[in-house]
Amino acid sequence: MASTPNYSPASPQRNLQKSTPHDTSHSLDVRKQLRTHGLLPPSVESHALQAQRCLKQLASKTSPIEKYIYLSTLRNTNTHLFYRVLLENFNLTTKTLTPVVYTPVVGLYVSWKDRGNIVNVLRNWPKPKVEITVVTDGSRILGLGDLGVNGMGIPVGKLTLYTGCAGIRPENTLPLCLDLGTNNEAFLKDPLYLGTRMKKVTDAEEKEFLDELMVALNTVWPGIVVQFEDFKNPFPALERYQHEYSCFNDDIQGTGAVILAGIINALKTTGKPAKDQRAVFIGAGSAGVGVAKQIVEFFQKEGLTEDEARQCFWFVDTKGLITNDRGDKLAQHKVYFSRDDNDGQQFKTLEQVVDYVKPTMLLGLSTIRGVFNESILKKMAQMNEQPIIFPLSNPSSNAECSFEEAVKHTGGKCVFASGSPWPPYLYNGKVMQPSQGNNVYVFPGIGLGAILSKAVHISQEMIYASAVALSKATNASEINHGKLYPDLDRIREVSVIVCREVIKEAQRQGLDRETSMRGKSDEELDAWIRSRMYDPYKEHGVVEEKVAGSPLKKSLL
Ligand SMILES: NC(=O)C1=CN([C@@H]2O[C@H](COP(=O)(O)OP(=O)(O)OC[C@H]3O[C@@H](n4cnc5c(N)ncnc54)[C@H](O)[C@@H]3O)[C@@H](O)[C@H]2O)C=CC1
Ligand SMILES: CC(=O)C(=O)O
Ligand SMILES: [Mg+2]
Repeated sequence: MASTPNYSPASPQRNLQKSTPHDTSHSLDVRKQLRTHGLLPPSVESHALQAQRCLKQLASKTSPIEKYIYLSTLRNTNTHLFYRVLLENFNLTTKTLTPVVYTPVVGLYVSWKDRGNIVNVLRNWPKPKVEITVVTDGSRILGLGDLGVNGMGIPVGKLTLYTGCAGIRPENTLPLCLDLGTNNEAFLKDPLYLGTRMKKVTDAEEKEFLDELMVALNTVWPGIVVQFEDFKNPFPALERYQHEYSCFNDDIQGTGAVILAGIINALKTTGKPAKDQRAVFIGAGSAGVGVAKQIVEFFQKEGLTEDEARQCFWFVDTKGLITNDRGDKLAQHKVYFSRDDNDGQQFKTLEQVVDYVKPTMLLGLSTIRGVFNESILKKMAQMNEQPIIFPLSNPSSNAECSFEEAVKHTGGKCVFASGSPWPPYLYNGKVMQPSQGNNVYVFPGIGLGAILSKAVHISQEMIYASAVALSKATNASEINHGKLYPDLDRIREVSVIVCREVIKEAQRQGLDRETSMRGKSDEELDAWIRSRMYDPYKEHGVVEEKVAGSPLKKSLL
């Protein structure tokens, strides 16, 4: 059986030299060692002061592209400072930095023409040790459609968050973009498009390519964790590989887990049991179906049979309510939720479906901005004391409704979570706080759990455990403030909890190859997980000083 390389933090000295040769926080001794003495201004700065300057400089950049260039440069020239700024400002970053770092830089491209030779292309990656990769073919990037190789920003952004949220060492991550063609006509005609100018390969060709890729990845980096991201139709690959490799699909399983956690907390808020729920989904793609299947599992644990649980869901796609007798051939992944109790009636619009079903919850994973319109939201508020409204499509320009729209049109009654962040909204003299249901709450902990436990594969039970862990990680104060998820400022703490529960489930099922942690208490596991996490504060060993207006931080955990 293949073994995973040991996870051990690299020496601070190596990191000093590799990532931060010109760092104003270096002491005189370090500057002498690195021969940078004299090349830097004389003052030795604290990390806090450096971070303050960064934020000031960032604020002075007016356009997103300027902010992006500034942060990319910072990440390349002073990695540890970049991650400290990211982590210390996580709430701010959901509005400013995260959208910026969730965008392109560089990684590895593997093309259709590389088949037969993929293993050698992987060997060109300049870093020796890779523990995790995020791989996309760019065919469905967020709600923005087929971006071909311009989708590289997503693996880069997700892996940045792996480091920020779960402390996976940045040099051990591999952003991977597959160049399998694109059906984006504008790109095919654009001389500046950087991918191969050909139509997307067929499903059978994609399968052949992915089969070779999975073998190659595990040959070069045995036991590597693979996160599939933003593929147009990711169901077949997940089915093929999930029991064979340490891999998961973030859009189906990560999103499913995060939204299940939000729904568990939303049902606690409304007090309505699973058996009384009627859920209408718009968007029956990887995310929509992934989320609903995860909730079906929860409803079963709440006492419903699988069939009773499945019957709580109605799906709307581009042709209307999905039914058995609609007259079109349904894609395989839609069949499970297709209705057979519609008495021959067909419903074309979301509003007709809402009138017909009288849902308790409305979830959007459709990429259609504004489809939760005023009329629909008002109806949800008339039908429910506390309607659950989850417009989950990303980015915000594709959201089914904004927080402000949801609050205004439900008269402040909605229990709300969105995929992208919205600002708080002042309604009837009260500041209403939105929740953000984004898979960033779980994928870092799932990935770290799989790395540390050296999981043979990532089971559905491990994914489910991440959802329950996240729902429990939301504390009483957050729930009292109407939140369904923990504050993002606590994301590292949350990732530890998610990681711990993923590891415990791997242990329970005997999927852990790292067996030395079996039988340990939660506290022991948490301490072990923390000790393995990259901590930008510890890397330099420079003593922090308190700087006015900024918190003193020596270590993240
Ligand atoms: N909040 C989160 O953490 C996550 C959010 N998402 C978001 O969910 C959205 C969908 O993602 P996927 O399911 O992976 O995409 P997908 O392409 O697999 O599915 C999109 C679905 O929307 C449906 N749709 C498109 N136009 C429609 C219309 N006018 N009326 C009704 N249905 C329509 C399509 O038929 C398809 O079923 C994206 O915006 C993505 O960013 C995805 C993953 C995580
Ligand atoms: C968040 C995410 O994974 C998506 O929108 O696809
Ligand atoms: Mg995604």
